[in-house]
Amino acid sequence: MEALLKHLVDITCQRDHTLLDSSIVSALHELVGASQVCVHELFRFRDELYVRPRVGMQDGKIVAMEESPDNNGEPISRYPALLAAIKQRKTCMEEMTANGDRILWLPVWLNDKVSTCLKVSNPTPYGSGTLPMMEGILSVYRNYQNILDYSERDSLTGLLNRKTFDEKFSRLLSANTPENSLQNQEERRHQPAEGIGQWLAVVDIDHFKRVNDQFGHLYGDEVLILVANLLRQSFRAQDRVFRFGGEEFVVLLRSTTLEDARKIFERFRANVEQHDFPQVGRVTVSLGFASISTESPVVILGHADQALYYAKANGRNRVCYYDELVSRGELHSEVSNDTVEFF
Ligand SMILES: Nc1nc2c(ncn2[C@@H]2O[C@H](COP(=O)(O)OP(=O)(O)OP(=O)(O)O)[C@@H](O)[C@H]2O)c(=O)[nH]1
Repeated sequence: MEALLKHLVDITCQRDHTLLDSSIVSALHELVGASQVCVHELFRFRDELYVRPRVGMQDGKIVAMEESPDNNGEPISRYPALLAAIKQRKTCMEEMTANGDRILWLPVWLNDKVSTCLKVSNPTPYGSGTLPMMEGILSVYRNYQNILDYSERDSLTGLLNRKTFDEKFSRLLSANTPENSLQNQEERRHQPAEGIGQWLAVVDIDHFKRVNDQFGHLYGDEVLILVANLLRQSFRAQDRVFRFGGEEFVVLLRSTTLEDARKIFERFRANVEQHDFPQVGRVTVSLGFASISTESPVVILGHADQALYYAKANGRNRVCYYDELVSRGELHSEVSNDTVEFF
């Protein structure tokens, strides 16, 4: 009882999704005696449901996998027991592996939707009171996750908000240091993938004030929601999309070459241009992007922002890359005063 209360206090004092996930892994590992516990994220990508680990256990330690650049997820069809649980709207599905391990899949349902699932592995059967206890702990976890979601997301578009960007970007930068990067650990074992990098883009809707002035704020809001949807559809699950404020969005693009980053951003720009916005008609966006280097967040954001302002000043509805503008002499490599306002 004392241990259970300690874990419940631990779960409900977290202020961040990763720490919340770590606390549920720790609770189930210790209270149930599970040999492995992993929190999985379920997400839709191009009309297919995918699964990827978010926080799990390695060598007895709890580790966050979310920021690992190669954690792209797998189609849910690779997990038949989990798929069956979701199709049957179950909160628990047991599976026996070939080596006799018991796996419990525990989807976390919220308003008929499931975006998180726990996988609990154990070689021995559970006692009669264990499953109800797990379900009780999961209910507390689900309610708390809901509260955290509310504080991390923008209420209009549902995208991650500016506060979350500040936290996630700092974490991504520290995960990118040579000693911490999972990708670099991999690269030490294999040959590094040539030219692979991380990219930050700032996206701004062109002449958005005119949309509000001409059609009213309700239509302006609808344009923001539709652009947010196009952003969600245009990037992969391991990329991150934020509403930065007003009609400005930020994208973190993971593990791709400069050439591909340019193509992906260009494809998004074209998706917006080709989209038919009800009543409003045609809307375009400008995008500036920069490489996520070892520089500080202020400097990286400043680079992307300078490229965005160049795009705005030179025709709009275009994608501009900071380093290229600098090498062509169109921009100077210094942090503008505008940039400093970001933090
Ligand atoms: N409807 C709506 N409008 C918003 C929201 N947040 C900011 N805006 C409006 O967005 C507009 C931004 O206008 P500007 O910064 O002048 O930029 P712009 O008209 O997009 O022009 P360029 O960026 O230079 O292409 C302002 O009219 C804001 O009132 C919002 O949540 N909803």
